[in-house]
Amino acid sequence: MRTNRTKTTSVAGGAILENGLILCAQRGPGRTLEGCWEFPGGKIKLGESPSEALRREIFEELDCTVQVLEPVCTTMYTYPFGRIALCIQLCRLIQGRPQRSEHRALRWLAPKNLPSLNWAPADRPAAAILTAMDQCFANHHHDHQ
Ligand SMILES: Nc1nc2c([nH]c(=O)n2[C@H]2C[C@H](O)[C@@H](COP(=O)(O)OP(=O)(O)OP(=O)(O)O)O2)c(=O)[nH]1
Repeated sequence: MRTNRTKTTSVAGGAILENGLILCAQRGPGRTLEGCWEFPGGKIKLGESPSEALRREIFEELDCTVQVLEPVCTTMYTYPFGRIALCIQLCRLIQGRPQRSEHRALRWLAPKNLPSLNWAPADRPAAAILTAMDQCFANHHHDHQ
């Protein structure tokens, strides 16, 4: 298959925050970036906003519903298979619990521990920002209780 190196694929990822912890997901077998950690989500379809895409993808992949709270960052990254624009947004669960289906593993981590995982390269800036914002999430938790 011919790869098109100039096209940018837009991807939405959700940093789901609960009780001060963030949900991390490990990409499953047979997928690009197998074994790397990511924020659950997926490709944004034509006509969708990043938030709409995120709610849809998280419902499809994890069988739960999230509310999108605020953007964390957007990064551009060029992989050997193509360029992506990755939009990471902070979310919270409003219905259901994340159910693992296509991921190899799901893990809840304190923001300060995010750098301990082998993140997909495009996710590293978001993981670093979330780590730096650790103290804000402690406050955020209290706001919602
Ligand atoms: N969902 C998600 N994808 C990410 C993240 N970071 C990152 O580099 N990606 C990449 C992996 C994929 O190439 C693309 C998202 O596609 P996807 O999650 O819909 O994956 P997919 O299985 O449909 O795609 P593929 O393996 O068939 O390429 O963006 C992330 O945090 N979340």
